[in-house]
Amino acid sequence: MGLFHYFKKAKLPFCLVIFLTIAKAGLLTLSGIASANALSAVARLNGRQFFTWIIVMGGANIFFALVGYFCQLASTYLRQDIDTLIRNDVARSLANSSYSSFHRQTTATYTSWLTNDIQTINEYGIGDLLMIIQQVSEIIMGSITLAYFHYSLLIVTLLLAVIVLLLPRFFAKSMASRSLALTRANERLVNTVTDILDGFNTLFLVNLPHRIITKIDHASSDVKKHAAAYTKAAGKSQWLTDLGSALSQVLILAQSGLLILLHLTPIGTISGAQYFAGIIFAELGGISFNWQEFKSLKPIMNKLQSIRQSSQKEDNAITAADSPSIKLKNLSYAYPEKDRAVLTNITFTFNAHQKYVLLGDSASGKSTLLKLISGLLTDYHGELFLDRQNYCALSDRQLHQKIGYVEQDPYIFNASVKWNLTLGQEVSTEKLNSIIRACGLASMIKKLPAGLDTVLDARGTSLSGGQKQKIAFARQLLRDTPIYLLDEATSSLDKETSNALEMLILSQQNKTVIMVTHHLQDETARLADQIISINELNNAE
Ligand SMILES: Nc1ncnc2c1ncn2[C@@H]1O[C@H](COP(=O)(O)OP(=O)(O)OP(=O)(O)O)[C@@H](O)[C@H]1O
Repeated sequence: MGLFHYFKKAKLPFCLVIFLTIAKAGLLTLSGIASANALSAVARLNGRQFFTWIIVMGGANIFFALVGYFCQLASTYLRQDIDTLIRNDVARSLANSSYSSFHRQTTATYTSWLTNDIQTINEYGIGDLLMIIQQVSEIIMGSITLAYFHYSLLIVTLLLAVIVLLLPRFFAKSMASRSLALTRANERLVNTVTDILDGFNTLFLVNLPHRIITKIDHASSDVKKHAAAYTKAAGKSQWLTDLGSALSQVLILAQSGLLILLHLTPIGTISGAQYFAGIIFAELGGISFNWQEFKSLKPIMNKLQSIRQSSQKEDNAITAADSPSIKLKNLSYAYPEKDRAVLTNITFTFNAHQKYVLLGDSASGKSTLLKLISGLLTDYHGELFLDRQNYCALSDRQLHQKIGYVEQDPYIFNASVKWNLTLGQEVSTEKLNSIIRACGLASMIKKLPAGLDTVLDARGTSLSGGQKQKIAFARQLLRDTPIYLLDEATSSLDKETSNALEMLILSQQNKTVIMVTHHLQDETARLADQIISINELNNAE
């Protein structure tokens, strides 16, 4: 799907811009004809005709300026509409992408797509296409007017036009590849800036904050190098077409002089031919360059659409039981960039309503197992079942209706406490308050300036690790899925609070819980139906 798809979607502003652009070209042509006719009238010493054409010319110029203003306004609306449509499509693709396809790129890369790339599309894509429409209108009207002066002028103009249009083709490939290289460099810059600024605290504490300057300088030089490479290719293309169009104008002027000397056209032709040949060849040069620039955006459009190819599965008619079991059959997993499998040949059933504690050394694969069960990682070997339903037949949405996952380091959004708890879902005040109390969040919220409506910083920088974990726990309790996966979900809390939260979940009869912990407390152990070691699972045949 190219940029034209978006022009079709923004039909109304697009048609308005085309109409105003053609009107502008018409007024410009009228002004040129009036000027040529005024010259011919003055050569014939006909004062009445001369002043009539001067008034026509003045009127055409006034309307040209007025229509130009409205055209500018309409094209701004059109550009913004198209930017919004493209952003909406990228956001939609991201929202529909699977965990692994989303994580193929960093969030900084997506930021670059949604900002830098859309700006490039706006500048080179929309801007160029609008220019091309203007140029085509002016060329068509200019050519008709040249034919009105003398048909031979049109024939020569058409021949020269073909040559001028073909010239930039020599640079088409290098412009496209360099434009893509430039957007990649912009992505690297955004990634570097995000990464180094996120690491400010670490660098500050080791007296190395100047690393920020060197890293950003390095990434900036990279962008500069690619911007220069693109401009070089674009500049060469522009130079060649400018040269072609300037020489063509000289030829047309010479031809019209010859026609006047042979008494084939009136004297005004010299001004008309100069004026219209100037417009036609300047615009032709512009068209071929703008067209190449417009085409060089194709790789960027393809890149923005690449997320779509890995969209998730549709929901199907299958429904699992209210409290399903989870079966692992010969399950193995290796991260794509690693040779050794983290999990090998695991066969195990987590029964409904049972409480499991999963233990194991650091890096033994506990989190990986939870990510597989929660459907985050999908490129595994073996089989996973929710009740009798194979995971392959279930959509992510269906899976997440049954399975809730609380991470060790949960994400806090730059939104109100309430939004962070409910994630924008409707929840009764009664339920919300009871979960806030159960998770020990009431006193923290009471101290905040606007209570539940207090806006938290992105990533929860103003919260302690424990407070973030309490919010994540409450978030999950509000979702209330039949299966809970807890990945060291209370590791930052004091013993008493951690114990209270674990009890809250483990004491619920109708919940299936798989809990990963490094600090198994006696109370938790007592409520667990089974304590499993990941090493035992891994070695099972
Ligand atoms: N996204 C990833 N890409 C590549 N390798 C990964 C990724 N995540 C984890 N690993 C690797 O997989 C192995 C298991 O990691 P995992 O996080 O599952 O261990 P864990 O048992 O949960 O560890 P811990 O108790 O320290 O949290 C580790 O060797 C780790 O380096």
